[in-house]
Amino acid sequence: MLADSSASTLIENPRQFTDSWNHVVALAIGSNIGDSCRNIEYALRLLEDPSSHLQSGETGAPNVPPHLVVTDTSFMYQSAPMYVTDQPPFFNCACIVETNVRPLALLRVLKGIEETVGRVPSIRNGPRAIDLDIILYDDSVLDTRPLAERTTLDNLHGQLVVPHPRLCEREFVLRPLFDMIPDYIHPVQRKTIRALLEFLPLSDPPMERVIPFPKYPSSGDTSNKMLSGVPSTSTRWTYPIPTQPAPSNPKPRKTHVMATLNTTPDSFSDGSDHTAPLSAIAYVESSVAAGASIIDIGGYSTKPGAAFVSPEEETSRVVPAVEQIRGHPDASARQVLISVDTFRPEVAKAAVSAGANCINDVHAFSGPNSYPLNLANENMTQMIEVAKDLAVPVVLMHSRGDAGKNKDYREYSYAGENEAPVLEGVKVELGEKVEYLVKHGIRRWFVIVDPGIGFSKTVEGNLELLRNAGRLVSDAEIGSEHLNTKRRNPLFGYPILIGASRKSFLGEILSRGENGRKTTPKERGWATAAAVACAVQQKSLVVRVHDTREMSDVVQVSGAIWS
Ligand SMILES: Nc1ncnc2c1ncn2[C@@H]1O[C@H](COP(=O)(O)OP(=O)(O)OP(=O)(O)O)[C@@H](O)[C@H]1O
Ligand SMILES: Nc1nc2c(c(=O)[nH]1)N=C(CO)CN2
Repeated sequence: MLADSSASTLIENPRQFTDSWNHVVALAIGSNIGDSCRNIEYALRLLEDPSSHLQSGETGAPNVPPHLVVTDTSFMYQSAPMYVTDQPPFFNCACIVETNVRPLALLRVLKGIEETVGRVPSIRNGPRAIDLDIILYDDSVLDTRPLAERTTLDNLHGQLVVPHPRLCEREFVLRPLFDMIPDYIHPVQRKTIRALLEFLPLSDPPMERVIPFPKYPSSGDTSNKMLSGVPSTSTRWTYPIPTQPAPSNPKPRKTHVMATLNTTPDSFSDGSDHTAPLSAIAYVESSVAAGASIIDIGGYSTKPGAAFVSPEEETSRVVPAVEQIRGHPDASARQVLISVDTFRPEVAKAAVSAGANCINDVHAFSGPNSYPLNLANENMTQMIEVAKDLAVPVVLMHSRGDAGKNKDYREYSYAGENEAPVLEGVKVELGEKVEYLVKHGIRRWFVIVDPGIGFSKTVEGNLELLRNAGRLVSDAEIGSEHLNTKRRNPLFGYPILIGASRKSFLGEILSRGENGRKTTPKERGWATAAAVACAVQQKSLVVRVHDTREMSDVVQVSGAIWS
């Protein structure tokens, strides 16, 4: 197993490698030609079907079919080309797989996939559609080269060396590994991945994280053809790696504005303002003109006590709005990113197929009835299937069923004054879902986390979350020393979305004190501005708002102050 590297052995002839059926392997993936993010997704899908690139019997025992499961993925990175610098930037990531395929057979699988995805011979370290390397294989130390030829790295062709012989000099491999297995000890160097990464000088320009958004609908223009079911890329967002020291010449940090389009007659904040198609389109046009990066379309209000809406009704509200945007005569409106705000797999599927590029789920896939949490419920399984199949980014929000209930976080009071209990509760509870999803097929690079302002939190709880939003994803450990539950923050490093716009906790604050006044949601624009400024200061990647023109201004000025 990868986690325990105490028993490394040098295996000179990996053909004899038959000791176990369940090997744990780390693979590195890179691409800098064509639609790189699509190439990477395509390679991962081929990888999970190794039989298509293997002869029978190559698993190590007769009559045992090869199997390979991707059990973890890193974030996706953009990195400056190393070695041959005169080529486009690379997209790099890594994954952990569990497999019964032996090392040399696995190398053959990877070479076959490289060819299928479109890799053609090029100069050494030159541009490529896809590159798949075996970085670690259990704790094994493998080298197929004759002893006399192990003094150089110029003779690797057709051979296998594991751990990958250039691992320790490559930030573009160590950093993705650090996302998944920071404490793995390199079986030769006897250092953790964390230590190896710390030892490396940081690349210049620094690596950045990437969120690729796929292009839907997938029919239409020829540049947008599906590649064996894998969508092409519409847009990529990049953002700085949170824990990296600021470079000497930093790029301004961008906070994306998500415009909220409710196609519900009973939404809490804008009622039925946008149920009429013309008003919805006017809102989209003005939001795009104001600089919104993404339009979030919802067809089922999440406010406490909202009327039940059937999946068919929800779909019939959302899909026409998506289609209208995608059919808009103006290119900037037609091409804007769209997320669908739903917890239902069938609605998500219909909306993305019609043109949405992202799923925004207030229940983080676990469905409206899963508090206390039941991870392997039907909603979760189906949402994973839809999101994985469509290869879309997902906003995963913390909630506890009904937004107005379950506000007690005392079980996390062990976190004490320094780590407030609501913040700790969100890390633990949302973290559990996020970890489960990433282990069950949702790529880490697609996940945006949302603390769920206004969902099952008191006013003070919401404020605690807002003012500490950055700590939600910090590298400080979670859990209690006393209860022996200390561990890495499962939300470490994820990008954040904050949705505080017009919410009732703002109204409650405005009603306090001598000059307090009652407000309707639409009268909370200035209050929202304060929360948005805080979200920017806390380095959120996205703010979900209603008043896009005004909040874009707030984002721009707070960004200039704090980025
Ligand atoms: N751990 C390993 N993973 C992948 N290939 C390996 C490994 N060890 C040795 N090789 C050999 O390296 C050769 C070159 O691989 P490839 O064409 O991917 O090179 P590259 O991408 O230019 O360099 P690198 O693999 O260092 O990123 C392959 O023929 C393969 O047999
Ligand atoms: N940044 C970056 N540089 C590279 C990469 C890569 O994946 N990323 N791969 C190479 C050959 O495998 C050569 N150089």
